[in-house]
Amino acid sequence: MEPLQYLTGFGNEHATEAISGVLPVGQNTPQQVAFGLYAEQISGTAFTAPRSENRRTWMYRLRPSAGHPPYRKTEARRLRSGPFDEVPPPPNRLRWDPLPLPTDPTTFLEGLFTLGGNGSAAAGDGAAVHLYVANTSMVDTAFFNADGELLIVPQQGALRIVTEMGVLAVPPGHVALIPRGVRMRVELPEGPVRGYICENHGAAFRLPELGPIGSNGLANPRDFRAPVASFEDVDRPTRVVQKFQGHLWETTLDHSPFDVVAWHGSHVPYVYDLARFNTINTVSFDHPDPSIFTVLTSPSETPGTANCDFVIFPPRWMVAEHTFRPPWFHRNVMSEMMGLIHGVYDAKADQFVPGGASLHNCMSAHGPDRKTYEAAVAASLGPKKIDNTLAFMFETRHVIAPTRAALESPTLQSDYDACWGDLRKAQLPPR
Ligand SMILES: O=C(O)Cc1cc(O)ccc1O
Ligand SMILES: [Fe+2]
Repeated sequence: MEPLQYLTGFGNEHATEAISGVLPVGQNTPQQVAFGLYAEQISGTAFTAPRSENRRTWMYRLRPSAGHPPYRKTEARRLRSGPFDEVPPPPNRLRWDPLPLPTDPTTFLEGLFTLGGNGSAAAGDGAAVHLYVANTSMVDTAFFNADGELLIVPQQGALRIVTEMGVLAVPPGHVALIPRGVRMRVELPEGPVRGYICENHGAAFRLPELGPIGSNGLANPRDFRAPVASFEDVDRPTRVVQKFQGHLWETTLDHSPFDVVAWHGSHVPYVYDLARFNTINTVSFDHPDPSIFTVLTSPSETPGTANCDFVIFPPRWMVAEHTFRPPWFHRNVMSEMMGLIHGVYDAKADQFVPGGASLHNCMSAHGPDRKTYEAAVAASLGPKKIDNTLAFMFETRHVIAPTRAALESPTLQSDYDACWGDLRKAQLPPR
């Protein structure tokens, strides 16, 4: 992919212009903007949200977004939205193999498949988990999500994401965060793609507090990159598709909506290389809660209880002494949807494969599979690098209800429970 320029720093008040001198100085809406460009604000938070929460961007564009014909409802294919009540959510542990790559021409937008979710866009709460598979770039088509922001996690194949604010290169191992309402066009410069998406209806993702960790560590703000302004001066019919209250709607413009010549603000897309994550873990004993690996969090009104956390399991040294090192057996009030970008996850020796997914909902018992357990209790505990792997988890406070299609998918594994079968009973001394 071509090297792109970026602005750095999560949550910064960025400013960028593709033609110098376009950004107004000292004000947002001068009587006349340079070259007759239109000033337009996009608000990602209420006007009156506290400064620390407030996200908005001023764009200076060839035409205002308001000039469009009515939207007509269009087909959502395999995309679903809250409320997720198609089927009663089963309490069972679920695991899926990867979706096959499409054989017919399929764009990112057409290749969305909703695994499940909670809450709803209408309530401004919860999150949905989608998979995507695609083999064709979107052409003369733009998409935006009025229902929430999108955290995109490529598993196979690079994405080139054209947005109103500029272009992001997003290969596997990186994630993209596309704010609510921002138009995007997803191109596939290197062939077919597959990945995961967390659609967040709650408070926008931000970096977690660091508490006693201090002022550095985990995902550092400077490693988040926003695009520089770049625009298309294209007068060609362009479909604009939006997700609004769970449905897809489309209209046609007579021009490209990627016509923002300059912008400044904080409601901006980011790309983040997960290899930049500064992983912190025990250097003494015991396996910490996985919250130590939180990259981004969408908080709820309840302190410490996330609407959704994005957590990764990156390469790292394991040095814990006299400790069962893999993830422990547990039951969790929070619900856990996991994916694997590459390699092997340290709790699952078999059948959790890159591009696959697992779901361990509220209070469902899970943990290392039998093979992992037996190897870990027998292992000699020198320093050991867990390498060549990258798994992640979307962890949310509400149950993730699978869609009917997810439960009926041929990719759903029928024998997942068996990985915890035959765990040997503990042997008590004779009494
Ligand atoms: O269930 C899982 O595999 C995710 C997970 C990982 C970990 O290291 C500790 C707890 C946990 O839920
Ligand atoms: Fe877990």
